[in-house]
Amino acid sequence: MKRIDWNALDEQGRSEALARPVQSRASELREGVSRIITEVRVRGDAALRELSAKYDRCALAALEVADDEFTAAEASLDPALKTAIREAAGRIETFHRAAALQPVGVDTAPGVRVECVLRPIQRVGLYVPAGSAPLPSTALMLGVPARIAGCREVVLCSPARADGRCDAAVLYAARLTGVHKVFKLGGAQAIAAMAYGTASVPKCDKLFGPGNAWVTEAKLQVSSEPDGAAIDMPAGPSEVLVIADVAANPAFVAADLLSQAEHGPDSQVILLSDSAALLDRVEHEVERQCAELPRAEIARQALAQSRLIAVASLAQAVEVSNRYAPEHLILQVTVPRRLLEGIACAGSVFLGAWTPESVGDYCSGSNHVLPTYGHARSYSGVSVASYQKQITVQELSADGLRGIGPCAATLAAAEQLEAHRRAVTLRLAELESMI
Ligand SMILES: NC(=O)c1ccc[n+]([C@@H]2O[C@H](COP(=O)([O-])OP(=O)(O)OC[C@H]3O[C@@H](n4cnc5c(N)ncnc54)[C@H](O)[C@@H]3O)[C@@H](O)[C@H]2O)c1
Ligand SMILES: N[C@H](CO)Cc1c[nH]c[nH+]1
Ligand SMILES: [Zn+2]
Repeated sequence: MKRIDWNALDEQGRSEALARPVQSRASELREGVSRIITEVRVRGDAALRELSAKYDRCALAALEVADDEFTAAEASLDPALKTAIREAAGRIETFHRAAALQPVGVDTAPGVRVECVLRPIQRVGLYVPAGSAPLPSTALMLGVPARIAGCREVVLCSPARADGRCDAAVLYAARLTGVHKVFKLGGAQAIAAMAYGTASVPKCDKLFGPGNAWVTEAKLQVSSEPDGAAIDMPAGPSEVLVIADVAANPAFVAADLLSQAEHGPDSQVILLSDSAALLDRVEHEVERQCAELPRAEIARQALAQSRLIAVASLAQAVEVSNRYAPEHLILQVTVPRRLLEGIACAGSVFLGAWTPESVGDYCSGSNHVLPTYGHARSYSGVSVASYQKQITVQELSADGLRGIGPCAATLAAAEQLEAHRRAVTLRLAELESMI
């Protein structure tokens, strides 16, 4: 990890210190994804089979997972894993139900009722990554809020292995959350299939879920086409920023950094501390712990684009963190809640020594599908609201219109929209004549 002194940097140096790993093949990636999307739009299922053979090295007969495959998947799983999946699903459900929006109704003036009602998005498409590691936890994070929202049809895509099967735990988690159809599809082709529909895959209104650069680029492309699909957010390579003070446990901090570094070579992890001694200890611990990891090679590549940054104070650490807008922010400081108030931009925050980021990934109950790459400045993580539309409703009595009609008429006149004005004044005149 590169060691940096924040206060020795000029403005450009600071921007470089917080730069995400450059998507250096950006134009190549854009064009490659665009070609895949066109292939799927034009040739549908045939293209999906060819692309799966090319990128996932699997020969698919049926694209959809059949009932007996779900049954076999469930039977093959360790009972302890099934229990953990159900336990996690229960807590995710508890939190997401509690955090769900409620319908609202208010009288904004006598006789003027304004409401907000919630309606589920009808057909949604979920993407569960499985390239480098299958993520059944992501199936829970996406499937549970979709079920709470009441979406009519929930479709899920996850890449198949070379034997043409999806990961058994992903299938178990998908079925547990009530997903209606699962397809053995990955990458940009899965996103294209759900956005535009094929003979096998239903066209979805909105797509959800994280993924690698191809998946994220495909989501961005289909969301910019009028006949494509809406998306939850750009959720790309995982990242974490830790703020730690001198009292933090260096082994805990190192483990948290490595937990996100092991996701992929394009992950990025950052430590900010006002203590040079803590930075030294964590640097040493990261080396020591990394060597023991099965995914050490992947983590090392992520660490090569990661940073240990010395700051003057914890207040400055908060400023730097807000500027970076991390997907995950861990506050391993003596009184973490004291810093929380200053946090303006982060996907999810983890307070104190006993809150590893991994619990948010799996089972505290919060959602792990979160904005990356600085998008936490303007996006939030997935929630029940992500699967809903908020529709406003208004109803006026005659007295209500008498009361607020003149206001509307004045504004319409100022905007020189005569038909708008008359829609009000006509009624006001009618009310006058009825007296
Ligand atoms: N931000 C979040 O909330 C969040 C949550 C979980 C995971 N993640 C991230 O999701 C990502 C998962 O990535 P992954 O690769 O393991 O799985 P993935 O399922 O996203 O990608 C695998 C697919 O990529 C496609 N692909 C691979 N190489 C390709 C190529 N050269 N050209 C075209 N397509 C190609 C293949 O079709 C394959 O099916 C990781 O970066 C992880 O950090 C993010
Ligand atoms: N940390 C990932 C989100 O960036 C989510 C995840 C799933 N499994 C393990 N981790
Ligand atoms: Zn993770």
